[in-house]
Amino acid sequence: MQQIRARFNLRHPDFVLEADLALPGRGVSALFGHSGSGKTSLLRCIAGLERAAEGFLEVNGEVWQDSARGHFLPTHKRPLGYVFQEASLFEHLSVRRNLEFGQRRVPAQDLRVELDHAVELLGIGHLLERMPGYLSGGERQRVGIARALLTSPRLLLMDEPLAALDLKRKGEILPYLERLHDELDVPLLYVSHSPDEVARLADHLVLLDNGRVLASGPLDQTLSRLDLPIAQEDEAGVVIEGCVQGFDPRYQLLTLALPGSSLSVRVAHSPVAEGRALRFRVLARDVSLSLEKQRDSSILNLLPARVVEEFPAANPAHVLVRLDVDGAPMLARITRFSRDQLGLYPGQSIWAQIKSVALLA
Ligand SMILES: Nc1ncnc2c1ncn2[C@@H]1O[C@H](COP(=O)(O)OP(=O)(O)OP(=O)(O)O)[C@@H](O)[C@H]1O
Repeated sequence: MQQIRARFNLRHPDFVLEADLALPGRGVSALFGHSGSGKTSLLRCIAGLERAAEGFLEVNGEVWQDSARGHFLPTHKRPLGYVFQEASLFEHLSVRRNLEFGQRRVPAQDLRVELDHAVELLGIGHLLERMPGYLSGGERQRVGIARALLTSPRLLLMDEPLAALDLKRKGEILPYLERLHDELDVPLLYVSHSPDEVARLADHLVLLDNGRVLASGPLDQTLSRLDLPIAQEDEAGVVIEGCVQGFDPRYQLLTLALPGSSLSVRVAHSPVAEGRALRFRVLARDVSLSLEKQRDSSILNLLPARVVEEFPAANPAHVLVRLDVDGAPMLARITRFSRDQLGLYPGQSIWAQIKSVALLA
């Protein structure tokens, strides 16, 4: 089975990491948590840079570490690519030579990624003859990622690869990361502080807190849990993968079908090819509820939903409500006053009014 099993017990003088994770063996798993929660420590354990007293790591059927059997594959023997906040390129070598250097380390029979493919995936064809000193921060990162890919890794680790970039550069590089997600068969563990990056890239979400795993599960399910601290954040909300159903040129509106549902949402956007999967994000604070379908409202998206449960919000004036929208989970943050006015109860049929849908593309 395609899976990553990672179990570590790492002790530092003032910090203990205790993690026991089963992650999907493909796609992007995001490690998310506050500063000091242990994200980098976990990544370092996986890379073998940190040797946990007790540790077990299996990547898609290959055991890289098993302390119970005294087995520990050193970092240089682990087929992984590690991308840090800032790419450390060889400054005296051109971009092309930097990339070839990554590739040379791999025995011919293990080569899985061609130079041309990596160059094309990261859009760095025009930079090949440049020296690293003449690259922007975003270009450097793309070269660093391509170099990591060219080592033909069976696992990619990225530790806040966009953290050192400004917003504009982040926006430039995210589409390339999305392409990796769509086109590469290498599982990626992605450390990030940014809910936006997680929403765009992750399939699976691991929440770390003080060295412990608070939650680990598919992105949509984990984001819609009300018992986790992320539900209390101002940016709390769900990510849904919709399928483009049509485009209305008159109103410039794109229609996206909810997964496995006859329901859809409309969003102001330029045309996108029918059938394409697109993620969108709906924040809890942008969803309000009503008993009747409001016909005299400017709100574009009114969807029939069922109340699943409610949970107190950190702000005592509010409650969080989890909804089921024909199979898709959604959150609403409403006032307790409105909750009482509506007389909400689990199982109730209700209308969700979505004030804003953010396309993540
Ligand atoms: N070699 C070490 N010796 C002692 N303590 C350490 C060591 N490495 C990390 N720590 C401590 O472990 C804790 C977790 O650090 P870690 O870097 O894993 O967190 P993080 O979630 O990645 O944080 P950030 O988001 O700020 O990078 C911190 O309190 C840190 O001080």
